[in-house]
Amino acid sequence: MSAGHVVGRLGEAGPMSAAEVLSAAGRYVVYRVVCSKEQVMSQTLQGVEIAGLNEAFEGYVERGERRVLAGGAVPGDRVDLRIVASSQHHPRDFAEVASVHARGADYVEPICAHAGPVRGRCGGCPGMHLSHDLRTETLQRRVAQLAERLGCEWSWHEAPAHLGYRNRSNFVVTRQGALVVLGSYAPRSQEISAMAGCQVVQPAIARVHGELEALLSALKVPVGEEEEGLRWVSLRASAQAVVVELVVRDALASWLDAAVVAIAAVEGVQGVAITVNARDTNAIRVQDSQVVQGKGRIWERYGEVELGIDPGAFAQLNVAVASAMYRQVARWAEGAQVVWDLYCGIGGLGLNVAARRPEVRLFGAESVPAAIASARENAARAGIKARYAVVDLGKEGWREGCPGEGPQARPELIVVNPPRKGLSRAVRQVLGAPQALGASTLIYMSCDVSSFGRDAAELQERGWVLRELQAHDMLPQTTHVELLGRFERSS
Ligand SMILES: C[S@@+](CC[C@H](N)C(=O)[O-])C[C@H]1O[C@@H](n2cnc3c(N)ncnc32)[C@H](O)[C@@H]1O
Repeated sequence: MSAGHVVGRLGEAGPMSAAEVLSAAGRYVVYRVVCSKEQVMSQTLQGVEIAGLNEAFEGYVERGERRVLAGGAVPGDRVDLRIVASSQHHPRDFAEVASVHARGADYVEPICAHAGPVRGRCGGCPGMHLSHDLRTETLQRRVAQLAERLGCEWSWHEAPAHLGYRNRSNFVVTRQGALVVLGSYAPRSQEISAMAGCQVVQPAIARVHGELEALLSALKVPVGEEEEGLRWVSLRASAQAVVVELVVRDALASWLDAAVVAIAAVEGVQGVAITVNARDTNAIRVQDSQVVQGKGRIWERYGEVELGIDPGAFAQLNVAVASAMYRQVARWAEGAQVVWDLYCGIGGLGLNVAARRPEVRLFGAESVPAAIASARENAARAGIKARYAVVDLGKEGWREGCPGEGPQARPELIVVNPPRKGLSRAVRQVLGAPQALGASTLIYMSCDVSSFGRDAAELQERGWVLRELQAHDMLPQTTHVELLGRFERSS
């Protein structure tokens, strides 16, 4: 990043004026900053005590009207802070920890050598330097504020394991000397951090990751922007096996055939898929993947149902926590017979509601055709009668496309699990008329506290009451919270 610019999270830090926004990528925005690099670099705060921790796990001190944020600092730390950027429209400065005099009681030395910002540059575990209590209290504070605004009770649900839980990881491919490295972008930067020995992925992924780095280095595989470069590697594990997906610039790359054969021979690898992406884009996949060796489908039990997951498909990353949430939804759903599963993906949520309940009529809608094909197969394998359709839930009139269901259909229960941005306006419009719809219960699973808050507030204004809110620690070591809300029709 060049001097005079700062990267912030959308809506949380930095100037809000659109004129100040230079570019945006995903949840991050690059802003123009007030001071020159020389001016801000000259400001060092010596021997300050960190007063608190924000939602992004940045420590902060108040300095008059301004708040100075520093990644890697923990409340109670005595540190020197070097200010590296300032926001023009918000009273915020951004600092690096220049030196540490003493650590606060909630500092924990990260067990991973790559964990940023304290030991390394990897951004995957921004809470690894925090005590478990401080990390979860910080997340819970956010949920408590949300629940207070929405006027409902809430509960916190721990993950059974804080390490080794993640069943999928995407690695950006780079070179360090002669070695091929499968790493991750450092936060707010194009720099790539190594990830060898990652502690949050399932052990099988960590092992295959190490083997692939050695293998790809020995084969002298071109990487990243190089001609015929390997851009990304995605690893997905089940309890039994790992599937490797290679994101390549060129499907006819001269190195590819030999590499695929060698990768397929790595212990524990059950299949290799490739997908081509030669575009200059942040998206990893721009087209479907093709299995070129072995089997691409992973089987994993989520709750009561075995799900087949193909390369590139969406599946919950923490099987234990997702299973607990699906089982909870099934308990809340008892008694409902006509069930809609919107944004159903490969079907896990709705199929858990219908499992062992032959009286349930399940209808699922989702925009990705391959996911719908998997959902159908998953239902058939579980012996569940379900009807699925490819439907764009972002479009007006989406109900017309729902299977076996016209505008007169009357679901008793609707379960939704939308992407991060929350329910589309078209879905909110339909759900916002519960009397006409006929549904008496709505269960909303969400990976984003902000969009859930927006949607829940709107639903509460339009005939629903949020009766229970659960927050699950789906991705320990991170800022992520997974929510489950149970709404009832108000009259
Ligand atoms: C968070 S995932 C949930 C998947 C599934 N319910 C589960 O529990 O694993 C969100 C799903 O919404 C789908 N989706 C995103 N935008 C959509 C749209 N406009 N219409 C229909 N489905 C959409 C995605 O393809 C993805 O499968």
